Amino acid sequence: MSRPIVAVPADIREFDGVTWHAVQNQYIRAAVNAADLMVLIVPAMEDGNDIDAILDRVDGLLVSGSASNVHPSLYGQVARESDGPFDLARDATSLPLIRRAIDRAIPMLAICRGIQELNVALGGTLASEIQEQPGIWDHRKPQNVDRDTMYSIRQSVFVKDGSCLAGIVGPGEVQVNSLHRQAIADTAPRLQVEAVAEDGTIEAVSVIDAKAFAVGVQWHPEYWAETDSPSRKLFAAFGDAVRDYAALWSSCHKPNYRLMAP
Ligand SMILES: N[C@@H](CCC(=O)NCCCC(=O)O)C(=O)O
Repeated sequence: MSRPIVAVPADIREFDGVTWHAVQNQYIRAAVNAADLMVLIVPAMEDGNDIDAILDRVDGLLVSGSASNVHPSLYGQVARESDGPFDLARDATSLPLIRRAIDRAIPMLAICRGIQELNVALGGTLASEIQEQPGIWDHRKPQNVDRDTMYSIRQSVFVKDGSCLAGIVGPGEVQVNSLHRQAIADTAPRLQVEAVAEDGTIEAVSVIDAKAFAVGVQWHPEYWAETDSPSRKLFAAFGDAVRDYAALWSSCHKPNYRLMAP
């Protein structure tokens, strides 16, 4: 069987005076080398997305991190200048893909911005500049350092016993990296918290009653996915879930969801 394919929604980036649809190589490298998958980059479009057309052709969804923030209007708040940078096209592509992948039992791993999009997509809210809150650490990426240092493993998270994540990396303390200034505030009703930092910041969730792998993490397992054990285990579990989905549908035609009731 050929390698299953995961969709990765792109960011909109501007350089050389041109608008690009971009995904950082670390996500692609982790999907290919640690999960043994192929990747299809999905362009970020503010409108005109045909979500089922995309999901009909892939076996999983990998939602990457990004320096941009989910627009506050998507979780009922007024956007302040300090809440940016924004990427409306990414929001308009990622959130429907997340909702529909859950509906269709397509395996999904959401990372950093991805867990925030997952929470907002299912009705939750986000907190900004969390380091300014009393008792909350500075989870932001270190500045003026090389990328290995920026993504260095430097924080403990505590995986809840009996959680989906505990079944992958084990319960208890796990060492991870941290590069974010937002975090889940109100947890969406369909999400269960799977790991927290020592300061209480939500670090991982899973979708309650999901029919497939549906996990979000606030840290970046993709960066060290080939060398760090918890990172590699998470990507291997995601890869296995995607292969199971692909095997299920390879033996029978995928239903055409566009013909089914919305
Ligand atoms: N913007 C959100 C999500 C953070 C995130 O995805 N970080 C990845 C950093 C990528 C980079 O800057 O290279 C937040 O800040 O919480």
